[in-house]
Amino acid sequence: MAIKCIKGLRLWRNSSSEINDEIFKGYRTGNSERMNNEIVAAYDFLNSNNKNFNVIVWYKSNTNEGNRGGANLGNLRKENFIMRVARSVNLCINIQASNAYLEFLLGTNFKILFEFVKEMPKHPNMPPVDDVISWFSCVFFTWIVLQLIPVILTHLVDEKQQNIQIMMKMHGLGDGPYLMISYIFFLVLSSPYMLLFWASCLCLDLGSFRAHDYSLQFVFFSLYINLQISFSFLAARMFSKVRTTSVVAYLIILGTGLVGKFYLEDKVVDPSFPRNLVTVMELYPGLALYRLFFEFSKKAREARLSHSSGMSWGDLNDRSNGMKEVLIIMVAEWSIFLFVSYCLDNKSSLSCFRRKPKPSSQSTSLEDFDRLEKADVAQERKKVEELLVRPDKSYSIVCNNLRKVYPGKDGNPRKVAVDELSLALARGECFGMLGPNGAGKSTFIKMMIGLTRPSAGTAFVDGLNIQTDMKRVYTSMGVCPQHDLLWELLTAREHLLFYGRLKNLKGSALNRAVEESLSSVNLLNGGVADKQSGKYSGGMKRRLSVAISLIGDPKVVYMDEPSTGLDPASRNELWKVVMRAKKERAILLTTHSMDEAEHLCDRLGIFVDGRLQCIGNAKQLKARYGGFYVFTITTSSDNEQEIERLVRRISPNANKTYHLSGTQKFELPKNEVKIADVFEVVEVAKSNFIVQAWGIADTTLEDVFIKVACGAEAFNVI
Ligand SMILES: Nc1ncnc2c1ncn2[C@@H]1O[C@H](COP(=O)(O)OP(=O)(O)OP(=O)(O)O)[C@@H](O)[C@H]1O
Repeated sequence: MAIKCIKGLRLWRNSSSEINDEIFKGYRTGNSERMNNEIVAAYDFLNSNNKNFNVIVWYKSNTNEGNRGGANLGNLRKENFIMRVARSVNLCINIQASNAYLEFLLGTNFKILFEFVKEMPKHPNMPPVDDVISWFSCVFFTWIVLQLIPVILTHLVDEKQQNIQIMMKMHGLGDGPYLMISYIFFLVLSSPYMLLFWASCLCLDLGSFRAHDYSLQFVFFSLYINLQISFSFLAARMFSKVRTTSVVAYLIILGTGLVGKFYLEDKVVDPSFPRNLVTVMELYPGLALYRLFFEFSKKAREARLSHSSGMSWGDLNDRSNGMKEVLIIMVAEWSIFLFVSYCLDNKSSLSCFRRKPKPSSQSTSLEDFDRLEKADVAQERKKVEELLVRPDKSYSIVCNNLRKVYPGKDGNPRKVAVDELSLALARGECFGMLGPNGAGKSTFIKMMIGLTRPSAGTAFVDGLNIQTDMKRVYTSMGVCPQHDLLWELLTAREHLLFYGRLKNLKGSALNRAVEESLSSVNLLNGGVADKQSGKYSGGMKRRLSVAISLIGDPKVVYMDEPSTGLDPASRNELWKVVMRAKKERAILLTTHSMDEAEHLCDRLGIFVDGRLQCIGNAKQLKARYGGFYVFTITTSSDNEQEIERLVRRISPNANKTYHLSGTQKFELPKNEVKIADVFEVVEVAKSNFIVQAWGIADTTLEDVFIKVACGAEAFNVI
């Protein structure tokens, strides 16, 4: 029977069978050409020895039905095909068939004269439906390993979003140790995952893993998880929201598998595609991983067909498998990504403080301030000026014209949150910053603790400039932020142990400090200290935040509304803690509770619209801004005018602040009224008509606050 071999896609013609030119129709030329050449070589060899034979190219036969070969042999039915093979075949060019199966089909007399072990070129449009799992295995493997990326990324972005990272830095954790701790944490997380994945694949007897040298696989997989962690460190810098991060990460995972399958894989097997471009694609770690799985599975298949061993270290020298490039890429990128992440971290925390403060375009001269500001605020500014010229170590905090302007966003104008604030706090002093919502108190604290950079001006903490030495400032600083920054899974004790260690406490000193701290904020009893903080009530979290701010003996402590959400008993306990703590350090706290301010603070400042409106101790402020008694009296509505007449008789400058249904409230200047005069007015009134109730009170801090705040706001509106 004559056999013609025709170059190109026509391999041979067997006139007596349905096997015809169509057999390779649709296969890509590149691979078909290569295969064709080999078949032609086989044909030539046999032709020179035996003139009368048929050639059957039979591939993918270790599944018995519906295989790729069957599908492409047109209308040839399996039984016919086997019969024909059994009767007339002289040569079987075996592609992907196991010998055992050939023997089963063709009998033991059949001899494989030529074994063709190259992979069959793939049909571009028709993947083998019955073999999807093995066809898609590299994609599955890639997807499984890449699952670690969203876990690491969201964790890192979450710490950034919740400011936990900056909180740790505020308590003295350097960039290097932070990177190292996080790295080890993710390595501990990734290693068992990867081991489990690998072990499962081995247990399932997947050839892609079983066939190869285990030490080689171990090195590649270990390297990859390290690369994945350092890649995530770098990638996390591009995100600020956890939700966006996880959506993007999962899309990238999905895309990586598909790009690997439908693009990279084709380019890898296509000899006409430049190798350098394949290497460039593999610079993305996900595709390097895909290439790794692809080469493993390819080599495993070859090993199975040729009964040879799988991938070993020696195969790294085989340029065609690209494993050496993948190895080099993994090692290089792992170290480069880590280094760049460290440098960027370092740069961002430094640059935010190294930047020269811009001179404020609206900066006001000292003389202008003298004119515009109240005497107490102007005096504080002068004190700061003097301290800048002649530094005094007894002052822990010196703020000089600190200013923060938030840029306009979404059509809103820019916001001057803190405006040229000058303030000096001595050691042992607790300074209370009062102000209505949005006055700029938190912004001021954020600048002092390094959460946001000042737009102008600077501050010195124990002589260290926050613009240039913030890292050193962190080592002597404690912070209780407005919103608790805690790890839900750690207990109170673990939090304190961690932050205590950051403050260089060790051994028994650390344990003692933690116990004292827990007991001072009432978290020791009933085993609460060893419960996860995620299960704490709001008040307990607040107390833990205060304890964290005080552990390790910081020289300066910032507390942003420390007693918010506390019940009265806990609040009293907290006050005791702060009272004890303030003896050796400067404490700056913001609060909306006048009781708290009066109880804890040696000096108070009322802050409105970013500016300090007044400063002094509670007594001075009351005397200065509240030099009046508050007289309240309730009669029938008909007698309101008579009461007002009596009041004006003893105090012509009395200020009626309130009246409703016979109840009136007057502010009586202390310099023109004696309390005895008020009693006299009440007696006269009682003799003429019924007085239902009356009272006289000294000015409270709240009165001062309302007066100053309203006055300043009215002034600003004008
Ligand atoms: N990131 C920001 N971008 C733009 N404006 C901001 C930003 N943060 C705060 N502000 C604005 O700056 C002003 C001061 O805010 P800040 O939070 O410092 O006030 P606060 O006195 O602490 O208020 P509260 O007592 O309610 O905590 C507010 O008007 C606020 O809207």
